[in-house]
Amino acid sequence: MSATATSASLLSLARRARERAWAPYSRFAVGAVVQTRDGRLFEGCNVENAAYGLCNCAERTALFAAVAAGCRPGDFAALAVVADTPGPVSPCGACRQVMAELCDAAMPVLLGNLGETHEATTVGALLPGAFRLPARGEALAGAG
Ligand SMILES: O=c1ccn([C@H]2C[C@H](O)[C@@H](CO)O2)c(=O)[nH]1
Ligand SMILES: [Zn+2]
Repeated sequence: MSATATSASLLSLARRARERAWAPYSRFAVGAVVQTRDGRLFEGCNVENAAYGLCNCAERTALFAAVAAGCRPGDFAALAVVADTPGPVSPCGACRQVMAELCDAAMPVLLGNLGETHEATTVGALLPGAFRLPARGEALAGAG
């Protein structure tokens, strides 16, 4: 399958996942799909709550579903996200940090909307200088 066909199908799966969003507070529905290197697909939508701080974005729903199914860093190949935005949707900082932990910096991220518009970027471009814990020995030395 060509790269273009893969991108188009990931964006269309993300649009389908978006229809399952639970977003009664913001009324802003988002859909995502993450593809693993071995070809599995995990879809996600945003899930809101009356306690607003508990709202979970579509991107994290998809990535957490994959982790819950046993996926680990190194297993992910691509992520697509869509929302009803004029241009490509822009993932929030929390999702960028989660992507940075679970996905390779070079992993493609497709950002789309409900139309033809989309942009291809990477996890590393979305969050340069992502926070990471120091190696265990360094953390212990720093704690003195
Ligand atoms: O990239 C994004 C941006 C926002 N949201 C969700 C969070 C919240 O439910 C709603 C409004 O911010 O959209 C996502 O799922 N992904
Ligand atoms: Zn987010």
